[in-house]
Amino acid sequence: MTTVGSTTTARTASQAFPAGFVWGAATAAYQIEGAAHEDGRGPSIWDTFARRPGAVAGGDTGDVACDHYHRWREDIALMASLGLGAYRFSVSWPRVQPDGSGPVNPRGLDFYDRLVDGLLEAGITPYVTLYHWDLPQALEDAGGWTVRDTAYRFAEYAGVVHDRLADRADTWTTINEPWVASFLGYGAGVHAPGRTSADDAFRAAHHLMLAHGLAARRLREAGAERISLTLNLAPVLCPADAPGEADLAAVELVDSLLNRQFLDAALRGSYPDAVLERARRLGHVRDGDLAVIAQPIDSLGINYYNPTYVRAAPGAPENPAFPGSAGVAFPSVDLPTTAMGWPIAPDGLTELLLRLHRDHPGVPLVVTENGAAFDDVPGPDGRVADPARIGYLEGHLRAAHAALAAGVDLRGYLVWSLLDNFEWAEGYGKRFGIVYVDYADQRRLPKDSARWYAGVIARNGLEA
Ligand SMILES: N#[N+]C[C@@H]1[C@@H](O)[C@H](O)[C@@H](O)[C@@H]2O[C@H]12
Repeated sequence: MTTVGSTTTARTASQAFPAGFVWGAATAAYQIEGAAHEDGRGPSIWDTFARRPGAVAGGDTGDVACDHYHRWREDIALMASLGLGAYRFSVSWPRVQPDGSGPVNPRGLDFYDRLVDGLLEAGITPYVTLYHWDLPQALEDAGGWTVRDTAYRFAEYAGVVHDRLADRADTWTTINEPWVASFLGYGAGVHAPGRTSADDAFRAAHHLMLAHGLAARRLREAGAERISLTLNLAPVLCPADAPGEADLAAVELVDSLLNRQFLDAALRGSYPDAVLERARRLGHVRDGDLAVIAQPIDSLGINYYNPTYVRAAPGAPENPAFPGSAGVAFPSVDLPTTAMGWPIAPDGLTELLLRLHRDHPGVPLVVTENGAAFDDVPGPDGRVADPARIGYLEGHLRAAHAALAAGVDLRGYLVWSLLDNFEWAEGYGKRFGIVYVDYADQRRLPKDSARWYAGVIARNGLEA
C-alpha cells in the first residue's frame, strides 16, 4: 500500500516492466547545445535573460553549455553504451528560424538532421520536442507568448521542422511545460523573459496551449501519428492531519492553476473556474480556441519531480507563480530533499499516474522527465558515486511500477537528464545528469547512476 508523503512504496514480487516499455533520457537544446552564436542561430529569450544581472546563478549562460552542438556524436555513443531506447531532445527554434518566422536557417536544420540520423544509426528512437522555452527574441520583442500571433508562428515553425525530419522521426512533443514557460516566465519573472504580470502569465499560458493545438493540427495534417504534449504535473497536497475548508480551497486553487489549467484544456477542451474568471476579464480566449487546443493527442508526457504542498495561511502573501494565492502557504515537509531543496516523495508519482488514469482514461502516458540534482563530485579515480540519485530513481521506478500494476497505461520513462547541464536560473551549479560534465574540459564521466540505469534497461526492470 502506498501512503502519500511517505518515501516508501510497496515492492511487488516482480519489478519487471512490460515488454516494449521505452527506457530513455531527456535533455533540452538551450541546456546542452552551446554554440549560441554559431551557424546562423538567432538569439532566444534565454540568451537575453541570462545576461540580466542576477537572473542566473553565477551569471551563467547557455553560450557553451555542454557543447553538445559539436560533441553530439560522442554523446550518442554514450547513450548507446547505456542501452537507451529513446532520446528526448528539443529543437532550438532560433537555430531553425533566427527571427522566429520567415526565412529558415538551413545550417540550423542540418544539425538536427545529423542528430536524428546519428540516433537512428545507434538504434535510438528520437523523441523530438519542438518547444523547450527558447523563444526567438524577435518574437518576444513583438509581445512574446502574451500575443496570439506567436501561437501561429509556432505552428509554422513546427511544420518546418516536422516536414524536414518526419521521414525519420515520428514521436513529437509540441510544448514542454507550458506552466513554467508562462507562470515563471511572465508571472513570477524568475525565468525568461523575466516579466512579472499575472495577466500576462494567463495570456501566455493560453497562447502556449493554442500553439500546442495549432501545431498538433498541422502535424496531424502532415501525417504525424505520435503527437504529445508534456506537462509538469504534481499532486497538490495539504500536509495537515485534518485539512479544513480553507486548506481544501487552497489545494483546489493550486491544483487548478498547476494541473487542471493544462490537463482540462488539452484533454477536455475546458478551463477550470479559476482560469475562466481571468479569461472573462482579459478577453484573450476566443470562441473555438479550446476546440483547437483539445486536438487529439496520442500520449501525454509527464514531468514529475515532487508533490506540491499547500495549506491555508491567513496573511500569507500571494505567490506570484500562483496568482490569487494570497493566504496560501507552500510549506516544507519532513521528507528528504534533493540539492534543489525539493522533497523526495516517490509515491506522489504513483498517485499522479493513478489520477490521470482515472480522470483521463484511454490516454497513454510517458514519464518524459524524472530525476534529481545532487552535489556530485568525481573521486580521484574519476568515479562519480551518486547513491542518492540511484535511491531517488529506484524509488520512482518502483512507484511507476506500482501504477503499472494498478492498470495505468504507462509506455515509457525518460530520466532527467542524460548530462549535467544548464539548470536555468540555477545555472551549472545544480547537476541533474546521470553523466557528469566537467565544464572545464567538457569531459563526460558516467556516474554510478548511469551504470545502474543501464542495468535497469538491460533487465527491463528493477531487481525484485
Ligand atoms: N528544474 N529542473 C529540472 C528540469 C529542467 O531542467 C527541465 O528543463 C524542465 O523541463 C523541468 O523542470 C525540470
